[in-house]
Amino acid sequence: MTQMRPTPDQPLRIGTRGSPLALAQAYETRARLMAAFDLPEEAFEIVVIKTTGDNRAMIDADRPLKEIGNKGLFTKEIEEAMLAKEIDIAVHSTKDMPVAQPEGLVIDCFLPREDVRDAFVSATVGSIAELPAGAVVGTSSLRRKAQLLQVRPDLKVVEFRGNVQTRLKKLQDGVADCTFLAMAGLNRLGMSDVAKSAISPDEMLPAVAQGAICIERRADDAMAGEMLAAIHDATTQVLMNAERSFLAALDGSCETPIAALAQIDGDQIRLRGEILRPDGSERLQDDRTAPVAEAAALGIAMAKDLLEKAGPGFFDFREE
Ligand SMILES: NCc1[nH]cc(CCC(=O)O)c1CC(=O)O
Repeated sequence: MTQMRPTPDQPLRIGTRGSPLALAQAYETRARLMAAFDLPEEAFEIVVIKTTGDNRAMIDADRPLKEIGNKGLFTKEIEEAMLAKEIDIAVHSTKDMPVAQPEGLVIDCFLPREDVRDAFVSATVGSIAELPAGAVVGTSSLRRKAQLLQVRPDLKVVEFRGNVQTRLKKLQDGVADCTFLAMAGLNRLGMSDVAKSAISPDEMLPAVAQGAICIERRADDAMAGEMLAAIHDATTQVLMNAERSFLAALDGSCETPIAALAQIDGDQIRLRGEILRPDGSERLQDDRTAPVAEAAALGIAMAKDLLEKAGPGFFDFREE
């Protein structure tokens, strides 16, 4: 079998968004591929693609993303470029990805998962418990908002969008008393010291797929498929099977507060999941274990039971 590999003349083109975190994730992917195939950096080309999400974010920085669109907003242009063969692979935060891919594209490569926890970030206090009554929290995550209001209905939540750097600047400017970021993103940016504390999943269950990088490719691109197989992490795949099937069965978009975390223990997989009313007034939780081979079925069964408990209208916004 002839092993086709990229060369400086015909590099493997890696598509990514242009934020510092997206670039860090693209560089990590490139480094893993270089190491796995003993290739020079020049055998890869990083192609930065501007997405609808990025453009709208600039035009309309204060409008909640949930009003503009949902998952897919940051990936459409990247996927179009891949189908047009302008790029070969695309590096994504799995957390931001729809569960199903467009015709002709597949996600069958996950990198080893980073820290799954949320970070508490504040200039003035050290943890959620220390926040004074009525403190202002900056977040645009419906999940984090609902989880916080569930335990601290006194808190005031303000919209906090943009990349990690933008949000930290807002915090510095005193727009909010604290914010929350994924530990994984801070670690990948070499900025973990920004976190005042990492929040236990018992206190704040992370988003589905938090901390996991996935790599998308054309389904018929054998060379990309072969190369990505060499850096794929099968354990992370199993975790994603459980969490993402849970999300899919809940029909989760960015518009619904959903959290889930799978963990493997020997040949068993434990899945914790929760759904919340957007105003945090109600939270439904589940926690169960199954054989690793049944990861996807576990997620689907949990979603079904939680939806049944929730009844219709659970995710609807209430007048405040
Ligand atoms: N929605 C934005 C987003 N998508 C992925 C990450 C962090 C990295 C990850 O969770 O893998 C972030 C920022 C954040 O939540 O702080």
